[in-house]
Amino acid sequence: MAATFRGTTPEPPDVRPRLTVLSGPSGVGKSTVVAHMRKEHPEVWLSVSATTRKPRPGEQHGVHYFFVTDEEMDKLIANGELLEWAEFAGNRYGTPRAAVLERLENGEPVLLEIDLQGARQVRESMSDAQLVFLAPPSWEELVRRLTGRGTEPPEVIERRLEAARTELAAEPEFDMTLVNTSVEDVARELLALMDVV
Ligand SMILES: Nc1nc2c(ncn2[C@@H]2O[C@H](COP(=O)(O)OP(=O)(O)O)[C@@H](O)[C@H]2O)c(=O)[nH]1
Ligand SMILES: Nc1ncnc2c1ncn2[C@@H]1O[C@H](COP(=O)(O)OP(=O)(O)O)[C@@H](O)[C@H]1O
Repeated sequence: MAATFRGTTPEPPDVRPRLTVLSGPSGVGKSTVVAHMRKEHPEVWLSVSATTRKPRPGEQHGVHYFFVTDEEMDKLIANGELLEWAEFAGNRYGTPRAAVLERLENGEPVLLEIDLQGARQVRESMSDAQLVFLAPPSWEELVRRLTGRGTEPPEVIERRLEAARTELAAEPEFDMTLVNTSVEDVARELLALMDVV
């Protein structure tokens, strides 16, 4: 404790910004909510993951993801450059470690949008992280959103829905759940959880 805080002087509150993890099944609306949040609060820093998935139309390297080859992903993992990584529906995804730690050290709030396996790894390695689960209003609505997005062929949608069953069952592992009925409401609640507003 610093020498200036002696006697009955209360300890300063822990103002260290926390790492926030947003997880939830594919198609629940994670990207939509985060984009809405960052439109009004561009200061919220979202980690850009590395992935072996191929870009969707409109996705840009270094903005939405770092699109890497299998070999490049092997190297990132072997060199310990990822804070966490996981295989999801046939592709690998991982969070570059250095950028996250740098932001936290600078006192900036940090947001990770990652899958359940990644959230579990962060829980292990960074005990003060807060884990937020984004849930759909119903299973039918999740199917509607994932199908309606129109970015994946039917067999990929099937695979993602299979993963979704496991992810929905893991909801109690999270610190809190937000139900994505209204994008605006969820974005506001998430900002409050991150102490941004
Ligand atoms: N563990 C982990 N999961 C990630 C990472 N980046 C993205 N994901 C998750 O991988 C899953 C698939 O992502 P994506 O292919 O972009 O599909 P979408 O989330 O349905 O648009 C989602 O659950 C993402 O949150 C990462 O760095 N690590
Ligand atoms: N609250 C909501 N109400 C209705 N549709 C939504 C809502 N949130 C997201 N969507 C739609 O659902 C689809 C999937 O959203 P997306 O953000 O891509 O999900 P994720 O990033 O979780 O995979 C998109 O077409 C998006 O416009």
